[in-house]
Amino acid sequence: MAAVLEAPFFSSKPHNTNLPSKFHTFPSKPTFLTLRYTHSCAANASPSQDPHPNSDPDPDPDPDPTRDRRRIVRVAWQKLVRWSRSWRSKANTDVLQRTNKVVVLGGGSFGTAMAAHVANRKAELEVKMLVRDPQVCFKYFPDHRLPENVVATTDAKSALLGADYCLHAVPVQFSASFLESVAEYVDPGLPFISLSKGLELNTLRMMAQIIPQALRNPRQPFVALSGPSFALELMDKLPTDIGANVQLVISDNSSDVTGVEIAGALKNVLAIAAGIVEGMNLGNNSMAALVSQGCSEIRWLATKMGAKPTTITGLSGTGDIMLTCFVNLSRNRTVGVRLGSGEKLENILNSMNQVAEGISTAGAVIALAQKYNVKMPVLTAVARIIDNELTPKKAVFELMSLPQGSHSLTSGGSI
Ligand SMILES: NC(=O)C1=CN([C@@H]2O[C@H](COP(=O)(O)OP(=O)(O)OC[C@H]3O[C@@H](n4cnc5c(N)ncnc54)[C@H](O)[C@@H]3O)[C@@H](O)[C@H]2O)C=CC1
Ligand SMILES: O=C(CO)COP(=O)(O)O
Repeated sequence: MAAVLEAPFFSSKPHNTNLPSKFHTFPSKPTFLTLRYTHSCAANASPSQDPHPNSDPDPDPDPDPTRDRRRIVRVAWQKLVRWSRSWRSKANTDVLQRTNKVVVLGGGSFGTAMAAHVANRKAELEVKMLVRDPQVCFKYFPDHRLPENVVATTDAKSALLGADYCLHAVPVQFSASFLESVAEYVDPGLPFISLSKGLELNTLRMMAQIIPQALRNPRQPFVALSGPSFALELMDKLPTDIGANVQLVISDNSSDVTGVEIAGALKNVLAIAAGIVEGMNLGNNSMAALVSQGCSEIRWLATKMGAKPTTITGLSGTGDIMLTCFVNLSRNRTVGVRLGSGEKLENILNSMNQVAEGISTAGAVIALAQKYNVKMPVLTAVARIIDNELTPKKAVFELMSLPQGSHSLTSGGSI
């Protein structure tokens, strides 16, 4: 019985022969594809070629064997489109029609992009951005025009007064103090839609805890909105799919806020690891092996915390992990690339005017991993590199030397 090894592998010889590669045996040919191909051939083969002699030979073989397959694909696609349209018509609500004012907390790149996004949906909508310094909040997109109905202010009372929804886009580590400073102006029934991704370093809190506790209102309505969504692409009005998570959280009583928040927070730490591999020029095989290990670690911790595995493999997990680990628009990935190329973290941070949430969240991950007794070698290595206790080179060597299939030994395993 051939053992099939799953291995992210380009069969061409790695460009750098001394690459630490986690897998040294080539995967056997995956049999399921062969089986499916044989099966579809059997449907059209003549009896003599039929590999399944006891199946009924087709009495009148179709002169065009691909026509049947094309019809099956067409019908399947039409069913999908009908389902998607019916789901959208049900999901479509008159929320936008009933909304007159939205307040955005945080004038960073994502707060700005989301303010522009909602303002573009309805010209009459009043969109107030509560920022620290109105002069700088548009610095992130100097080449873009903001809609006329977006107004930035430092006046919390006027920003929050009469708002129907609040989009929270203040970086996690600054959120508690920011919210405490404006709490007196927040209506206890104002729904908060949190866009921030991270864990509060000293308390391990997620935004679902930070917001009600900082506002001293345990019943503050809350939604976690997370998924693959670079601010720049939102400003460029490129298709961005994070809406599904809103439906997930709003419409499903058993909404998986923990899954959405943990995935969004930890993907930033994994993106730093991916950047380190890139910065060290270790190649795509190592990148794929490391990111897949990191995906497992995020799933193990999140499910131990009560999250649904399907959330972790959805938009806010796998979707955002792929985007942030593999695309150089990511601030977290960029920090990793610079760390991997030998820069010191202090110099990197001094050169940035934006946040990389994974830097603070990494420290919280270690504490969570210990609290939930989950082994997380990749994300732990990032935390130790950020604490300057481990060099990227040493970390990668240790990670790539993990016992073969170690993930299966430690899936949710104890430390
Ligand atoms: N930029 C993006 O593409 C995306 C960002 N997010 C999340 O949005 C959240 C907000 O981050 P960004 O808009 O990217 O911010 P940013 O990195 O673009 O800008 C940093 C923001 O933090 C504020 N800030 C800095 N120091 C502060 C302090 N001591 N107290 C209060 N505010 C302070 C700055 O004024 C600025 O508004 C983060 O949690 C991020 O993970 C989520 C999806 C996409
Ligand atoms: O969360 C993001 C995209 O979904 C933004 O990632 P960075 O914070 O790494 O830029």
